[in-house]
Amino acid sequence: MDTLTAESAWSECLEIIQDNISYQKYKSWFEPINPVKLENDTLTIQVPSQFWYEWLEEHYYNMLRSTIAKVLGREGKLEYSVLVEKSDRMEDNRSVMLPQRPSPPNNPQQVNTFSDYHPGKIENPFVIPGIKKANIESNLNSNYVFERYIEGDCNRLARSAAMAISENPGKNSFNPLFVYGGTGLGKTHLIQSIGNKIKQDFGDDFAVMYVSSETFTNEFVQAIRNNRASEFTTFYRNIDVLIVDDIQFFSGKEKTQEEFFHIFNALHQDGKQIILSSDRAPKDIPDIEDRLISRFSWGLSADLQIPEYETRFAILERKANDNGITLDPNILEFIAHNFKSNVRDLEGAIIKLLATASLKHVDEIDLTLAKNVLKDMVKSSHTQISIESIQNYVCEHFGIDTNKVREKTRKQEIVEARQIAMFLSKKYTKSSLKTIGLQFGGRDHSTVIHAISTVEERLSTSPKHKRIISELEQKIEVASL
Ligand SMILES: Nc1ncnc2c1ncn2[C@@H]1O[C@H](COP(=O)(O)OP(=O)(O)OP(=O)(O)O)[C@@H](O)[C@H]1O
Repeated sequence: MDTLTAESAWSECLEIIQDNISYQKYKSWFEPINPVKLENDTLTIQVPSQFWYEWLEEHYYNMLRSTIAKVLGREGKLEYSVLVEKSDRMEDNRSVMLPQRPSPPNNPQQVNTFSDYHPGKIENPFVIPGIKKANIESNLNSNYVFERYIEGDCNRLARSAAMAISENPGKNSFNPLFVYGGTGLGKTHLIQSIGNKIKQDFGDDFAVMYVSSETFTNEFVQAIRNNRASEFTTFYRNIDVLIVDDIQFFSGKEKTQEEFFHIFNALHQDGKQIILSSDRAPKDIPDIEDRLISRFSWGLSADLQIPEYETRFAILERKANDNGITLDPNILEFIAHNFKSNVRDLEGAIIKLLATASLKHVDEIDLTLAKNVLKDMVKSSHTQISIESIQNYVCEHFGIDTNKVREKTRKQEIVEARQIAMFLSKKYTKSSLKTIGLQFGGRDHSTVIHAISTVEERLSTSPKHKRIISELEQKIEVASL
């Protein structure tokens, strides 16, 4: 033990850690860490940010504790040195110890300068004509809750940060949280979930307000017109958790940006929580002042990606269950394969299917009905299956490496798979015989013709072949309809 240095101890820890988590996670969360010192059985490591430290605590606490025990013995401790980027761009070293759980980060204490402030009673004087707002309204949709927000690789970071915020509003290092991503990917749902959870867990302790940037702008314009700009500012400065959706609409609106800049500063300084969303990353929003862009990046910017197949499947299953229906996995698979670009389309597909079934008094929804009902929607998001995908399906079925069908080998099982893949490529793609031949290792079109006629012949003579091909056709149809 005496011969250990900070570097060698940490490198031993890394070896253990590598064996326990995926390579990707190891690379993302552990490789960037630097060992700093080893003194009195305490290893100090430097992590790049407060967020980093919180992430390690949240996800790897137990693993780190047992790793340290293995490398440094039972008395071993891990101490973090956190390089915090603060709003004033100063660096701050902060230490936290394992195994005891640390106290929450020492962010600015929440200071409420309005001692007689009662969120529930404050009136919002900035009402767009036609919209009635008696008390301060959170404007939250009660359906947008974490319980209904399916987690996947596409949203894991943003969702974790959102959860952390709702547990400790204003006293975390994700201030502001900036969530961005394409349309229908769940930004509004996620940021409203934070508001709903805070209201559920903390009641009136926090004045939560959700507002779209468009509404904010309209209210502001109205306030200026009515000489009530300072009331407008006061109102927004009283919010404890301010959620502003679609912030990209501030683009080009200089006065609104200026007003928002001052509100942002005041809230941030008072330790109030700010949550923003946009269809793109802060730096990519055009016509927004640099000082605002830089503030948007003070906390955490997290993007939402297009959900992967498994998440799409889980979302569909959940949406069907929410409607009291359990759909056959074939149907979920069909929809998940055909609606890939965003969650709103997925949801639209399932709503249309359920609505049609209910109107037609259908007792059991089957795949044929689903294909029929959704065929127009599918057409617009129709994906042409590629020869490569067909090769993948066929090789997967035969349990062989995909490259094999593109190689020269004459092994019987590979020849058979290659011929079937050629046959299916002709049937399901618009590619010419020449193109198909080229994609199978540069064969000429007569080889493709021979493959197709061989498969056709076997189809009429061998039930086993017929079954294999029909299984493959089903897979391809589900993927390409
Ligand atoms: N991970 C998810 N789990 C469950 N439902 C989701 C998920 N992501 C999105 N949704 C649902 O998809 C629909 C669209 O989501 P939302 O309105 O939040 O998207 P958005 O990113 O704000 O879109 P836009 O930019 O167009 O406003 C909502 O009904 C939401 O509930």
